[in-house]
Amino acid sequence: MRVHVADHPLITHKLTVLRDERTPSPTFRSLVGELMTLLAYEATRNVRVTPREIRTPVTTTTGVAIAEPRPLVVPILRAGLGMLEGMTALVPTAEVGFLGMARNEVTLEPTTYAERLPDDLSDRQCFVLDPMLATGGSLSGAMQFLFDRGAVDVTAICLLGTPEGLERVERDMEGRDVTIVLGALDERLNEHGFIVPGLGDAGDRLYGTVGD
Ligand SMILES: O=P(O)(O)OC[C@H]1O[C@H](OP(=O)(O)OP(=O)(O)O)[C@H](O)[C@@H]1O
Ligand SMILES: O=c1cc[nH]c(=O)[nH]1
Ligand SMILES: [Mg+2]
Repeated sequence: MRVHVADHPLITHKLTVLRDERTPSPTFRSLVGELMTLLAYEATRNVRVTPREIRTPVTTTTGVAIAEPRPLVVPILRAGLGMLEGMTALVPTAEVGFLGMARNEVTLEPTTYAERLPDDLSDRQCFVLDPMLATGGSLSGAMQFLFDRGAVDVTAICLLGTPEGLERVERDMEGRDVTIVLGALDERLNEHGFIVPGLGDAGDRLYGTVGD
């Protein structure tokens, strides 16, 4: 498993505003979009491309086009939805599938309550979007879902992660081609399964509603 933790002052600055409990939902939403575009740039470094011949006004040359089958972007509802626009702005030809997952806040186990994905993901590059990698249960479950349908490699883009969550995903996804791109690696999980220092409940802060 490859892990890339962003190291850029703009990302850290935007994350700082996001973490601030006084930041209201509209600002939170637009910051998530901006952060996503910056992280997507890193996460798509290995997106598959094919050569493409074109004619410029001066000559002919060979460039690249995003390869078929097109990448599949999968936001994990709810909170991952806030990251979708930032990703599709960068890869407009990507297809989008949806997974709805909710973590039981007592057992910390995720359940899948919605799924809208192609049945066959053979040979697909998949990008999972979820702002929070806490225990890692939700991300592991989402990745397993995609590999079960034939995905070849899965890249997750998360704003915040924990050492505990990374360990869990690494253990669960052993032998799989997995990359995780994080905006920041936080200190730890607290006794309620929340990321410390974190930003609280990402879904609630994005949408201003209670998710459970
Ligand atoms: O790593 P884990 O311990 O599994 O926790 C992370 C999950 O928790 C949050 O979603 P939540 O279940 O709160 O759903 P929501 O997006 O609807 O708020 C978050 O968006 C992740 O999906
Ligand atoms: O800190 C956390 C952990 C899980 N889900 C969140 O939204 N925040
Ligand atoms: Mg939530």
